[in-house]
Amino acid sequence: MKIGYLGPKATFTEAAAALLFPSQPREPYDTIPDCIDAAAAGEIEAAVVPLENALEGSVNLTLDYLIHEQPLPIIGEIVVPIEQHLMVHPYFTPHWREVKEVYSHSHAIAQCRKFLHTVLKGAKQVPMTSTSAAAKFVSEHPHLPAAAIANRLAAEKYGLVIVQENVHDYDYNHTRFIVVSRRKEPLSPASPLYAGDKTTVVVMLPQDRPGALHQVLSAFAWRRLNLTKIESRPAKTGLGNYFFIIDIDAPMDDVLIPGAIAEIEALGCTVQLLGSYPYYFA
Ligand SMILES: O=C(O)C(=O)Cc1ccccc1
Repeated sequence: MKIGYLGPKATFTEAAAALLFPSQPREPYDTIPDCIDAAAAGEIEAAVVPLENALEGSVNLTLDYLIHEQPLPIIGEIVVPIEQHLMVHPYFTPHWREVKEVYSHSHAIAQCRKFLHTVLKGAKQVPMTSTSAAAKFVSEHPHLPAAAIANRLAAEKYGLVIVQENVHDYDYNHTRFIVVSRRKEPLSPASPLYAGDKTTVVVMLPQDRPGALHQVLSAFAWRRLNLTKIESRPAKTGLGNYFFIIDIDAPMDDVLIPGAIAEIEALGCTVQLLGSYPYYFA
C-alpha cells in the first residue's frame, strides 16, 4: 500500500517519507487534513506530516487535527535538516531582487523572516499549503513578479532557478515529521537512522484545581521519566481551557508510564495516548 504525504511532489515531507519508506510508492495530498483522513480511511498505509520546526515551533494544524478530528496513533517520527532556497522562474533570474510576491508554506516564510525583511523588504508574503505548492504556482505563473521559498528538489521538479541558497535565518533548522496510521504497530527500529523511542500523551487538566499541572509533572519526575516537550493547545471549549501535549523520552512499558498515567487520571485529568514509537534522525 502507498504512503501518503503533504504534497504536491517535492515537499520536505516527501523527502522525509522517502527516507523512512525508500521502497514504497508514495501518494501526495494537497493538505495535512486530507492526508490524515486518507490514512484514517485506510486508502493509504500511513500518512507522513510535519509536526514541529526548530525555528517556528509546532505545526498547529497537525496537532489540532490529530487531537480534535482524527485521533490516529503516531507510529514513528523522523527529524530532518531543512534548507530553504529562494527560487524564481528562469525568465526572472536577472531581476529577482525586484520580485513583489514571495510564496511559501507559512513555516518556511517564518524561518526566513530576517532574509525577507532585509533583502526582499516590502514584497508581499503569501502562504501556501506547502513549499512545493508555492514552487509549482510560481512555475505556472511566469509573468508574475514572484519568487518561492522551497527546497532544491522543488526547484528541479518545477523548473525554477535558485537565486539565493540557504535563506533560512538560523543554521539549526530541523523539522520533525510524524507517521500516523490505522495500524497500531510502531515502525520497525531496523533503520540505521533509528535514534530511540518516545511516547506522546495529551493531558486535559480538571477545572480550577490549583497545582494540577505541577502534580502532573511530578508524576513523571519522581519516576525519572524524562520529558522532551510540553506544549499547550486550546481545548476549543473556552478561553483558558488547554490540552497539554507531553513527549516522554521512553517507550511504553508495563510499569512506569502506565503508573504515571494512572496517577494523573487519579488527579481528575483525562489522558489520551497519541502513540509510543521509534524516532529517527536524518
Ligand atoms: O511545505 C513543505 O515542504 C512541507 O513539507 C512542510 C514544511 C514546511 C517548512 C519546513 C518544513 C516542512
